[in-house]
Amino acid sequence: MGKSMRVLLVDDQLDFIKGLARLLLAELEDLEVLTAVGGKDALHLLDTTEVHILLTDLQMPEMNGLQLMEEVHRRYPATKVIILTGFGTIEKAVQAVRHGAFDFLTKPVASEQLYRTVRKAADFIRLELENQRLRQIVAGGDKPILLGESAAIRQVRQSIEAVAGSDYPVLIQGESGTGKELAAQMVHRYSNRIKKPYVAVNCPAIPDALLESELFGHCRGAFTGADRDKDGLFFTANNGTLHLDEIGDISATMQTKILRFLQEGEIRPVGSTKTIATDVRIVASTNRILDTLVEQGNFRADLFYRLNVIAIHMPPLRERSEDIPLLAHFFLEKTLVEMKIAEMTIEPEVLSYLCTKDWPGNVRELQNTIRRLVVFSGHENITMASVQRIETPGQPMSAVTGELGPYKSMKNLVSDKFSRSYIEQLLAATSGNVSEASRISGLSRVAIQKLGQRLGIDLSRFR
Ligand SMILES: Nc1ncnc2c1ncn2[C@@H]1O[C@H](COP(=O)(O)OP(=O)(O)OP(=O)(O)O)[C@@H](O)[C@H]1O
Repeated sequence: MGKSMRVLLVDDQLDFIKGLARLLLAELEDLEVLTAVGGKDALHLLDTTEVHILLTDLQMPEMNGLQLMEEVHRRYPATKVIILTGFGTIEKAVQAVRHGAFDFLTKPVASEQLYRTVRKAADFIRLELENQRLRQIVAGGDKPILLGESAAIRQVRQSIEAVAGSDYPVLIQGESGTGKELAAQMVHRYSNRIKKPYVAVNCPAIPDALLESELFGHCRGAFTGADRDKDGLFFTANNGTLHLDEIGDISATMQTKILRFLQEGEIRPVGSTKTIATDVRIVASTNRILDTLVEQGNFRADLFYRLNVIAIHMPPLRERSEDIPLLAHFFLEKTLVEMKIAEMTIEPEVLSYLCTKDWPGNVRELQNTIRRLVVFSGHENITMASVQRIETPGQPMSAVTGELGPYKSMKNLVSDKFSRSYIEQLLAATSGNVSEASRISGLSRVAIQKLGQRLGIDLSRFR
């Protein structure tokens, strides 16, 4: 059952609760079972011991099950109460559920029913605890954390912690949306450079002609329009970390200049004759397979070897689907904060369904899906009906659900569908050549990159 749960059984007949305790212990691992004879005894025990689930008989002398439940809810609101009731008093048990009991069981208790109900309560508590933890993370601000409990993501976290202390370059490879940017931020955060700048550059987003001056700075008069000296990002990141994102897409000239920095630790602003020593830790990342680019002659082998001193591979989401429920809850909490919605949950079937999907756009695509699900669920819980709402292609929402969502959300949904299909066709037609795609579409290279990113389209898939 995962995390250990403590259950307290309360009845006025000691033999009966002893029997129940034996049943529970025989079937459910990770369960600690305590017993109390009557309500007063139970409250006394609760004073000193945290109990997750309380199973109480309804009819007891002195303090009945309902009174006990009320008192427990008042003092320990997180404890789930299950009511045990004889056949003649089901009405009362139903009433108890209306007043906040988690569930009820009828006597004589069928063992399967008992296991199912206790398991359900334990799962529910775990979910609540998990949500609480995620809320704290979300409220904790912008600290980058690569969430996930799969062996693959744990390995990534361990590698990051192990390499963060050194000054060697780090190369992070992985498909689009797998968390490379987040991993780069973590490398910085765990390093001794934490108090110094972290600067990230999306290399292909800056036109080739400007990238050199952007990174290394320039002197006044270095080119038309350079009317004053300008520091580059290497300078800004001095003593800190410079994250070169999409390094696989930089030109041969820029590859040479970055190699020179890695070899000599110096930069030379455009138009200057002097070099400047800088202490910058490079974290490079790419969604392209760099050794293939090297084999094809499109990436300098010597730069690749320099960068590849420490390599981190970000696993695609489809290879660690066990992380999906946790990530889904995390993004749900984040979206609720963004949209100022108090409470909303995802039904277990939806989580199971999300685990079966391929996620070509990886974690970013999952995040976008959760956002859409929240929008299209109104303020209701996310169910399979919500999934159908966002997944039925080409149909107006009203035809799918008989309901209308907010105009803006509906319009965005249709517009996203169009953009996705357009960008995918464009990239397929140009074999992922962003410059060519930019020429045909009239969109800037940056706009194409950004659209792809937002819609969870992995541009490298088309190359
Ligand atoms: N393990 C994770 N835990 C929490 N959030 C994650 C995780 N992985 C990714 N994310 C989130 O998913 C989104 C995409 O991640 P990120 O930008 O780091 O991916 P990327 O690999 O750099 O993508 P690209 O190659 O397209 O730039 C971000 O909002 C990021 O915070």
